[in-house]
Amino acid sequence: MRQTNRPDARPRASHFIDGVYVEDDAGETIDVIYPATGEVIATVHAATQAVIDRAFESARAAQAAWAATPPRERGRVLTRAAQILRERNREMSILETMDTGKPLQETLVADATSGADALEYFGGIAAGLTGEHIPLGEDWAYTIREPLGVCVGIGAWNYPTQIACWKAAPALACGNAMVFKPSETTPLCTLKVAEILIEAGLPAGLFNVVQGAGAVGGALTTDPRADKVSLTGSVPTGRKVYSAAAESMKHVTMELGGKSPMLVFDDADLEDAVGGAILGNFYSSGQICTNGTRVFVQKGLRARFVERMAERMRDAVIGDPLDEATNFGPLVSARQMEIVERYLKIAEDEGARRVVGGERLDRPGYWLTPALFDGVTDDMTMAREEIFGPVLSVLEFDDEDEGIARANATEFGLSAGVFTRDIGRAHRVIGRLRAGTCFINSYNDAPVEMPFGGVKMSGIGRENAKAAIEHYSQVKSVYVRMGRVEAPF
Ligand SMILES: NC(=O)C1=CN([C@@H]2O[C@H](COP(=O)(O)OP(=O)(O)OC[C@H]3O[C@@H](n4cnc5c(N)ncnc54)[C@H](O)[C@@H]3O)[C@@H](O)[C@H]2O)C=CC1
Repeated sequence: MRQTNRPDARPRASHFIDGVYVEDDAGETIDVIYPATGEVIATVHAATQAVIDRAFESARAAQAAWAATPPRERGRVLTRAAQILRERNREMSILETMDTGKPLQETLVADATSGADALEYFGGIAAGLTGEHIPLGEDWAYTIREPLGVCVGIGAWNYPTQIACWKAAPALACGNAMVFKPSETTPLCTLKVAEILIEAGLPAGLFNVVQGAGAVGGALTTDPRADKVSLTGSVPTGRKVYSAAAESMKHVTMELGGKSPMLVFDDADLEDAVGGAILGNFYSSGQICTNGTRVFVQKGLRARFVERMAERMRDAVIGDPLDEATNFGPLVSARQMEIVERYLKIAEDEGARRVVGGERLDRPGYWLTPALFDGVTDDMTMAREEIFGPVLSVLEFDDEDEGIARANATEFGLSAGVFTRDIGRAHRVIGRLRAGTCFINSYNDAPVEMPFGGVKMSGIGRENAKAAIEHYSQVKSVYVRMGRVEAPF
């Protein structure tokens, strides 16, 4: 495979605390691996308790003054950070590609740009985050929207820049500080986000980055100096974090996994439905939480859908992720590739028909070709468990009621999509699907103006849009008596 020259990805130090890079070699060493080649491109150290202490102390110290800063000024800092992030989009995207292996073609449009959108959005609404006046006859009440304090953010490895910004932007707009731990698999980009926020004028201590795996995440979650934990990760981790946070009644946002359905009706536009399923299964090599990995196709269209999908999959350009012509990259790690390969084997053992793909490429790095399976049934493992890789399952259905019932028969509820030309059916079906983030004749759009999150095991709370404000602030109610106090004695 041809290799584009890569810049030096090594960060100045592992952590970013109180406005500066911080190192503590005593922490466990974490190698950062470029998924396209398997090479170690940087090394960071997991946070020690001393580093965690510094992060919380500086966050607590900075937060009170930030909460007292006029919201308009807080918003201005975020807007400026959005601008810088956009100006550095290419540099950030190259780093994100090296961190995750995702093709530059994707990172240029879906990572730092989405992070900038979030900073811009929450920067814009910061000044409008007010309480309300409640008339009570002669008396009245009012509410004050207050920050929570210090919020912990814990990220997954698939969208490191986006996840950091989606959490930091609403947290900071509401007057909180944040201590953020990126995934140990992708520790690089969040440090750049921290640098940019400082450059934009964010006071030191309000966005601190500490590195580490589950043990550090666990320490952050249970720390009494944290008021909230927002996790993007898998359901098993979500269970642990949610219950650990409950011990001290911390606020939580849980953005977890899914096994989302896509319903393609006979009357759908075939090209759009196939395109939606490509976006919902193969973008980011299938490593997207909202992916519509159970593609239910109505009986009359199934054969043509499978045929056309297989044809279009031949156009995947698999290669050097830093080459902008590449549109399909490697999986993020050896571990993720092994997980996906295990699911591929189970799929065949259980009788699913592999139409195309799912082959390991003979080259360094973590390469699997996108896989299409037909004849998948609801009881198969591949239709029940989140694979988090480029594996599309086609399931056949007869009518609307049956399709909806089968789509809902899962413990997850992150996303759902419907493809049909019948507008009445589109809204009717979406109304009955149990999922937090839905799509009609589209898939996987995530504009920051639209609330994002799941139901059932897929999560609690919402990111983005005005909905996120509820999860990064709390309401203080104040009753005001205008007359005398009448007491019984
Ligand atoms: N709903 C959403 O917005 C998204 C959900 N995801 C989900 O994330 C998963 C893939 O990402 P991974 O990084 O493999 O998930 P993961 O659950 O293994 O790790 C997520 C983060 O949690 C940390 N962590 C692990 N154990 C912890 C513990 N006991 N306490 C605190 N933190 C802990 C990890 O270090 C990492 O930073 C998939 O299930 C995917 O569906 C991924 C992206 C978006």
